[in-house]
Order: sequence, then structure tokens, then C-alpha cells
Amino acid sequence: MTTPQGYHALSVDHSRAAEVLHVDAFAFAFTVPEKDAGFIHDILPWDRTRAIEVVDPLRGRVGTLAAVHASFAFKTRVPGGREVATAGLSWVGVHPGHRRRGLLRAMIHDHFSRSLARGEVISTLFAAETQIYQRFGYGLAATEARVQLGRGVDIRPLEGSDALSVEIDSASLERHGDEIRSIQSRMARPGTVTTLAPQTLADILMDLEIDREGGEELRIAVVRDGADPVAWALFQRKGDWGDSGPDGKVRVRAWGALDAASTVRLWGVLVDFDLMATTYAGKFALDDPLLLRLKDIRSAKVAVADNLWVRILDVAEALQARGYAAECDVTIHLEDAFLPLNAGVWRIHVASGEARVTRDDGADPASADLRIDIQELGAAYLGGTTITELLRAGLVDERTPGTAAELSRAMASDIKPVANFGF
Ligand SMILES: CC(=O)SCCNC(=O)CCNC(=O)[C@H](O)C(C)(C)COP(=O)(O)OP(=O)(O)OC[C@H]1O[C@@H](n2cnc3c(N)ncnc32)[C@H](O)[C@@H]1OP(=O)(O)O
Repeated sequence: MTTPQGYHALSVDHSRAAEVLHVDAFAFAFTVPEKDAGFIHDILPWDRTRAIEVVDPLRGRVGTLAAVHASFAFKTRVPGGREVATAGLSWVGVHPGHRRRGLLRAMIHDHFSRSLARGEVISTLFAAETQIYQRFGYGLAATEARVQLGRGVDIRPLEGSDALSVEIDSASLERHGDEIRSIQSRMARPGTVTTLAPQTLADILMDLEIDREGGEELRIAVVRDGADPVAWALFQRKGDWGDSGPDGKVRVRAWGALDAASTVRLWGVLVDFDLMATTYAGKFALDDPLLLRLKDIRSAKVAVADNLWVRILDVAEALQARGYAAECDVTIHLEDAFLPLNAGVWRIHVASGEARVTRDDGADPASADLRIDIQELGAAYLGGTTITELLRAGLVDERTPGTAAELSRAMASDIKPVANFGF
């Protein structure tokens, strides 16, 4: 697809950082004080940042940027423990003066073709609004729990967690970047970003005054087993006083833990700061050890929200890269309106946990065992949403009885997916 008339797509580097920030500031409705504006240099992957420029005076001032997007290169943990090359789409913004003219649609085409050319088999994102990306084939692959925890909430104790040490510090890329990297690379949960580009780390650790909402600077808690880092959390506290005394709030911005013991140790600290009444946090998988160990789940005020959206770009490579929990041999009639090269009949044959995924161009789509859209295949990719759930929701058609259950058992994961920080 070409860029709409009057516009031109191009790569942008550091030299146009201020213009990129200008577009995103208008799109997302924020203002960064001049003194802080330099952050954009550190957090965007400038070899993967694209924009759309005005080339026709009828559209605006020629040479100005109308739209931008970037993608982070990283690996995502998938069921079975392997990792797949991913393009994490981010910073998508269209200036309000240019919206609803097809610029996003053009940028998504651009993003998909460049990602595929780099060998990135899936694209993932956190959606600003859930309606935006489904039309492009992104499926909701992971949900998260967001919780409010009262001071000193009861967590069932776990032997060994007390032996772990906790350091609390001001967050710093130099001091903590490698520890966060090390923990992420060992996390087993599907959806985890396991390799972090320098810009992704800088983004996680970004501490702009406008994000503090009157609270303290960004702090970090690192849990260690001896010298080995096993959990991390970035948080900000804000002191406050209510009628009955201290009413401070802790906002946990991002966190990750390797296992139940490190989770218990980390949260024991995050819910028990002096003068803080409530801790707010998200990015909990629905089977997170903390939620399972809370003595009173009702006290946690749990809300469920969308977490990671997955778009399968290269069907064969993406499906072959992940592991499977059961054998299966099914054919699917895959629909993909946005990347028609993926559409057609595919055979998914799993033996000994390995899939062979092949196209059958000669097959009649009506003869395939199942009919499924790329959005739903993306939703099932990390093993959180199952094929039988999608079938019951009327989002998959089963033509050969029993094949939905067969594919479902193979693709399901016994660890629920979640991405533990936004990007
Ligand atoms: C991964 C991330 O970065 S999430 C951040 C996304 N960015 C934002 O939310 C910032 C504020 N919003 C914007 O910058 C823009 O409005 C965008 C990027 C959401 C959309 O850009 P546009 O250029 O207006 O979209 P475009 O004209 O290509 O629309 C494509 C289709 O999506 C639809 N669409 C676009 N935005 C929305 C929306 N927010 N809600 C519902 N539908 C939408 C359009 O109606 C159009 O539908 P159609 O295919 O049926 O014709």
C-alpha cells in the first residue's frame, strides 16, 4: 500500500528528534518542559524510527512531520521456553491535524514489511485504545490483573524467601540496567521481553518530572539471592495525609520476579513502606504467585485489563518457533485481510513438541479442519487464550469435529502469558 497522497514515508534519525517528539506530544496530549526534552534521544531506536512527512502544501507545511512510529527489536518468550524475534511497536502518533486520512494504515503496512524483512516473525504492542489495532490483525494474547494492595496485606509466607536480600535505591541505568537485563533473560513466562535493547532499558528507567505526579523520583527494589539478582521493581511513593493519618501511595511502574520466593520477598517490601497506605500495581499474570498467595484476595481490589497484543507476521516461522504441549495434526483455513500472503490453508503437524507448519496452496479452503482469522491465531499464540475458548466465543469455525480441541491442547500453555513492563 502506498502512503496517502500528499505525504511521504521516510526514516528519521536523531537530527529530527525534536520534530518526532512534537508529533507525539500533540498525538498523546502531553508537554515536556524544554529542559527534559532530550530524553527522546535515548529512548527511541533511531535505526527503526519512521515518519510521514507532508509533501503537498494542500496537506500542510511541506517538510513537517505528520505521523511517527518506532519499533523495538527484542525477543519474546513463547510457550515451551524458546524466544522469538519480535518487533515491539511503540510511539505511534498521528498529529491531530492529519488524523483519519489513512496515515496509521500506511505506517502499519510499512512496519509489517520492514519487520518481515528483518526476520521478525511477530509484532507486539500495548494498545493506547483497544479498537485501534485489531483491524490490522493484532489479537489480545495476554491479560493482566491490576491490584490495589493495602499496607501490610497478608501474603502466605514461603520458606526461603526471608533469606533473600532487598536493596532499595534510586533507579539508575548504570547501576541497575544489567541486573534488570539478567532477570528478564531468565524469566520463563510467555510474553516476557527477554532481551532488552539499550533504548528499551532507557525507556523503562525514564524518570520525567511530568510522570512523577508530585511524587518522589523513580526508585528501585532489587531482590538478590546472594549476589544473584532475582526480582526487580520500579516504583514511586507519594506522601499524603488523610483524616486518620498517613495516606501515602506507592505506584509500582514495572516489576519482574523469577519465582515464588522472590515474588513474596519483593512484594513484602512494596506493600509495607512507612507512611504508605496503598500500593497500586499492574502486569500480574492471572496465575501470578502473589495473587495465589494472598490470604484475602478480596482485599486486593483486582481489575482485569488487556496486556499484550500479538500480530503474527510470518505464520510458518512463528508457529514453528514455539513449543507445544500435545501432538496434533490439523489444517486451518487462515484468513488475513491485511497481509494476504498469509491467507490460505496451512497444516500444523506437531510431533514430540515440535511443529512443522506447511502451506497447502492446492487445498480447497472449505476442506480445512478449522477456519480462523490471523487476529485469533495471534490471541492464541502465547498459550493464554485457548482455541476452544475462541470456538465457544464463535471466533473460530470447526469443520472437522474434535480438531479445535486437538489444536487447543497443543497450543495451550500451563504458564499464563504476560508482559511485565509496557513499551
Ligand atoms: C502501540 C502504540 O503506540 S499505541 C498509541 C497509538 N496512538 C495514540 O493513541 C495517539 C493518539 N491517536 C493518534 O495518534 C491517531 O488517531 C491514531 C494513530 C490512533 C490513528 O491514526 P489515523 O491516521 O487517524 O488512522 P487511520 O486514518 O489510518 O485509520 C485507520 C483505521 O483505524 C480507525 N481508527 C483510527 N484510530 C482509531 C481509534 N482511536 N479508535 C477506533 N478506530 C480508529 C479509522 O477509523 C480507520 O478505520 P477504517 O479502516 O475502517 O477506515
